[in-house]
Amino acid sequence: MTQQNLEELYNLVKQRKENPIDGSYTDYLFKKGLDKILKKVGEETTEVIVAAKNSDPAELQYETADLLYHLIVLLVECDLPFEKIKEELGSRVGQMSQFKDRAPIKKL
Ligand SMILES: N=c1c2ncn([C@@H]3O[C@H](COP(=O)(O)OP(=O)(O)OP(=O)(O)O)[C@@H](O)[C@H]3O)c2ncn1[C@@H]1O[C@H](COP(=O)(O)O)[C@@H](O)[C@H]1O
Repeated sequence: MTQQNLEELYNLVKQRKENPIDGSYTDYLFKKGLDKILKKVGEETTEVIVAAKNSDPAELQYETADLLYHLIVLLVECDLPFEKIKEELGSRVGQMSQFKDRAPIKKL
């Protein structure tokens, strides 16, 4: 089974922006512009949430792939290099999360 690497997908999407191919869905999104891409990210996010809520692993897998693809289109549209996301995640490796319980609400 072919597996797609997210950085390779980013590079492919970037190529589509630089060298548009007529009839490509990616090209269609770039032509429509930022508002359309943002709407798709919102729509796919909602679909991931519903898939998780329905405890449907196949739907969650499918919708997560859709969301990641549209997020990558957004990063390319915003000219944010994939390297920056890797750097951000990398800066967190080995760090202990800062998490504190909120103080309980007290009766006045
Ligand atoms: N990973 C994806 C990918 N995931 C989802 N999609 C498209 O995202 C769309 C999501 O479907 P929807 O039903 O939500 O949207 P729609 O009704 O088709 O269209 P709108 O709602 O946006 O008008 C579908 O058309 C899918 O084909 C993708 N399109 C492309 N890719 C990758 O991008 C590469 C380049 O693709 P081209 O777009 O053909 O250049 C491909 O080889 C793939 O690797």
